Amino acid sequence: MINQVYRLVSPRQFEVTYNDESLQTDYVVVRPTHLSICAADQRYYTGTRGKHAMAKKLPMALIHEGIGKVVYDSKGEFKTGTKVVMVPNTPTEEDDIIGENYLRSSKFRSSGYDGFMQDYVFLRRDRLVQLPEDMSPHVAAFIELITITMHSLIRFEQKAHTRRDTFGVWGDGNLGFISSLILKKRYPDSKVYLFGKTKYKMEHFSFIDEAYNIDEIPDDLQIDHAFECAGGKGSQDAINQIIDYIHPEGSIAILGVSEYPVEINTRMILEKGLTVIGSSRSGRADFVNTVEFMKEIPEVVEYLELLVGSVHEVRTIQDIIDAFEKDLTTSWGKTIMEWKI
Ligand SMILES: NC(=O)C1=CN([C@@H]2O[C@H](COP(=O)(O)OP(=O)(O)OC[C@H]3O[C@@H](n4cnc5c(N)ncnc54)[C@H](OP(=O)(O)O)[C@@H]3O)[C@@H](O)[C@H]2O)C=CC1
Ligand SMILES: O=C(CO)[C@H](O)[C@H](O)COP(=O)(O)O
Ligand SMILES: [Zn+2]
Repeated sequence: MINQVYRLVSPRQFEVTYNDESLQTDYVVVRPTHLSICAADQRYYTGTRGKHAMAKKLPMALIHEGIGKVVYDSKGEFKTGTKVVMVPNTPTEEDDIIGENYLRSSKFRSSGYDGFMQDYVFLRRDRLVQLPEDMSPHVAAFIELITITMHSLIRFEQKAHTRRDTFGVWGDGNLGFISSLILKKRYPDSKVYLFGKTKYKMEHFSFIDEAYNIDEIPDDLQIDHAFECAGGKGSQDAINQIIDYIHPEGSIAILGVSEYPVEINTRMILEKGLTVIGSSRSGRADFVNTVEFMKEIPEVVEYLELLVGSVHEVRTIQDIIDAFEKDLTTSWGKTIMEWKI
């Protein structure tokens, strides 16, 4: 069959390509229904990802956050119409120590490999996780971003010391919201403090213990561990502020992606004996855990509804451009595309 793939060919320019795909394979065919734009997609769309990466990775279909419905499974394991979340990472080997999302051989969609902006996505059967029928599709569309926090928490739990009285989350955007929400749900007896820049954004975080503007943090405040969810230019200030306010021997989970190397206060990392945990992307197990977590605590899904920023019906390439442009001018929440192209 011929599949239409909507690829970014240069900043702000998409083109359709036609791929001939066979149905006589073990792949499960999924029709995407709801896609969500990640900051990483925006770096490609706007061309801020850096010349080298743009030249190496384009043309490429964007989007690695999305859900869909199964339209064909040659083995019949997935019934037609089953709602699924798609796992963007595709490992090509197994390793006893290194996680699938850290293996350099893995293929990650919308980072060098075609993402979900296609009429149909052909996925290995272990790259799908079934969703409950009644889960909000607008929230489910960004499950991949929720798996990022779940994955970083698992790494944190393996590596950090066990005093968890106070957590600090830096970043008053999407990932900061998800991380502070999940921290509060997983550690209800711990204090979760948010450190952000904008009052109206911080007002969305009703479930946390305290929100601080990064320019007005009390001198005597201390935290046991921190999650950096700022990214970009802000990650340097955020990481250095964390180093200032964290107790000795605390752990800092770094999640924010920066296009340029950032300067951090290594002297104090040494003096305080801090553990810095880098965390990127996620794997199948994180998707399974995240879907289970959302099923067990429906209140989490209700809070996450607050992150649905704008919803766009996409029927044409111009609609895709409109959604990406709108996302750039929206200061709060995720941009969801109802995929009807
Ligand atoms: N590790 C991973 O696998 C993943 C990483 N990411 C990355 O995480 C980062 C955040 O993504 P997302 O939440 O969607 O982006 P957002 O833009 O929604 O959130 C970032 C927030 O941090 C705020 N901020 C900037 N500087 C600081 C600071 N010094 N202290 C506290 N807050 C600050 C920003 O404010 P303002 O806008 O006003 O500057 C913004 O509100 C991005 O770099 C993204 O690429 C995303 C997905 C997966
Ligand atoms: O968003 C992400 C995962 O959800 C990652 O940050 C993203 O995959 C990084 O990739 P790239 O190198 O292409 O920016
Ligand atoms: Zn992403």
